Amino acid sequence: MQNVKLNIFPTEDEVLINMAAYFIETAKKAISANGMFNVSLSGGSSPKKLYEMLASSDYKEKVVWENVYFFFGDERNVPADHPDSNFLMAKKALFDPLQIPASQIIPVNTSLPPEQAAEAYALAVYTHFKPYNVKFDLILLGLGDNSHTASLFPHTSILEDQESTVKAVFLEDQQVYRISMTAPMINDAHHIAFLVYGKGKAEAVHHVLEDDTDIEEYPAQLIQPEQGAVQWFMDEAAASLLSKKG
Ligand SMILES: O=C1O[C@H](COP(=O)(O)O)[C@@H](O)[C@H](O)[C@H]1O
Repeated sequence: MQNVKLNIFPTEDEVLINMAAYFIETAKKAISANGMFNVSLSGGSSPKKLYEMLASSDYKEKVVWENVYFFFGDERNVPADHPDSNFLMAKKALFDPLQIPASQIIPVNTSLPPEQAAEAYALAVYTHFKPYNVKFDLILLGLGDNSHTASLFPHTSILEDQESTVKAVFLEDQQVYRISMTAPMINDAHHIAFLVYGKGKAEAVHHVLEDDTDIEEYPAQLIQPEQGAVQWFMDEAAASLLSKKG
């Protein structure tokens, strides 16, 4: 893949420390340039430790949180208090400890049917950025062991979507919906960063970064902005099957 910057560290802790530093630096630059930092969070299990680190006493003074607006790259179609909710994970790890007011958090409204929730989220994003172009300062992403990112899952119709910004995705194997930003929306961000650690991710990392392009099998290959490099923060375990590490 082109336009990729690999940041590989020996341990998970070092990945998290360096990812936190990148988050803080990106936030500072955005706030000093535009007075605000618009960040889209990833879900799943990997980012929880990053959010807890950012909210910890050693880190929390490093960002002017009053100027940060939080979005979600994807959400599971469950109530906001469900254990699978990406919002709930971020709330517990980041928003509650930092006492972020609701006015700075833009969650997906999963009380709506999935297609309506996607439309409503696209509108909420547009309304926030209006009258400017929708352009996130930072989109955080994870990587599933089946090479999905956000909820761009293998062999789903969202992969071909060039028109929408947010879409409902039906996962046949799990018989559930998710709501996700599309690849064009993600690729438009100023900065994009993957956080990936653990041996269990090594095959997916190898497929996405070094295999021939096969979007249907390895959807994270869709993340290729026209400008700038995609930052990959990984530990050596996740990067262990890469032939080139620089
Ligand atoms: O389902 C999801 O999975 C990916 C990867 O999560 P991880 O727990 O394997 O790190 C995540 O990026 C996405 O936001 C989430 O909804």
